[in-house]
Amino acid sequence: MTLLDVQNVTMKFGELVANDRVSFTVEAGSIVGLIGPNGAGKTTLFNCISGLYKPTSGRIVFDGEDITGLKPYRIARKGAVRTFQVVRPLKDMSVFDNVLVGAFLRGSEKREAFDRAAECIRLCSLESLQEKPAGDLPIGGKKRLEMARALATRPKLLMLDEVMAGLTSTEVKASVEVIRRLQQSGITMMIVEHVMEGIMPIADKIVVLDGGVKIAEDAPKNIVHDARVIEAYLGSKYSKRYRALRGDGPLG
Ligand SMILES: Nc1ncnc2c1ncn2[C@@H]1O[C@H](COP(=O)(O)OP(=O)(O)OP(=O)(O)O)[C@@H](O)[C@H]1O
Repeated sequence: MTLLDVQNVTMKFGELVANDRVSFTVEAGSIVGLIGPNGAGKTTLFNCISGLYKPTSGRIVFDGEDITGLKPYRIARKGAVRTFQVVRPLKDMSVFDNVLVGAFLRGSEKREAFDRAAECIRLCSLESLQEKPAGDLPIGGKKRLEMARALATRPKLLMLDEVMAGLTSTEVKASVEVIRRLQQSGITMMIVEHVMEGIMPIADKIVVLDGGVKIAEDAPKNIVHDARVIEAYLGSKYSKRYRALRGDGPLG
């Protein structure tokens, strides 16, 4: 079943075309990676889907409903929720309370919200950090907290914006683990990411943007062989390394 259907979305800022007739679908239960060079239009597309921007033209259908141009809070209530590149937790509040805020946003009863927060803390491997003030977390913990807060609102589609940027390779592995766990719990995800070692092993499909245009849409094992994607973004070094390491399988 298709959960998200992006149809010919164009987003212009004056003369600049940040997204140029972009179309793709996200199947329920899958993980779709959105990659491409800086300025390719990935965040703009997330902003269009989550309602921060109203696309200049095109349609976005989520869970069978046209959500094009709806306000972000209405889209979030329908179950499409995003995280931000710049993490902004409530710094003086504990990690647990930060997640609890997310759970209450969904209008849960007190008991239900506490249970939900505890479940999200567990899913995001934050148990040992839950009493700490959010501002004291290392960057990897902050990124997982951002995921837990979004998760607490019970999304159907979770859009993760660069949750692996700036992490050590151990932290990347921890995030990959968390994302796999979320998928097993039934959450569909769209992930904007520059860390290929993080996204390639877990994505069912990769969509590649370059200069606002979708230049490829395929399984990771095919994307790494795509000459256009190698030229625009991956580089031959990564592609060769990938093939040397795993042949046709994903890295990781
Ligand atoms: N609010 C805005 N007003 C004007 N131009 C914008 C705005 N937001 C984005 N842009 C422009 O749109 C283009 C796409 O930017 P966007 O941030 O979507 O790219 P990106 O693929 O997410 O890049 P990165 O990987 O660096 O985060 C860029 O040229 C950017 O300068």
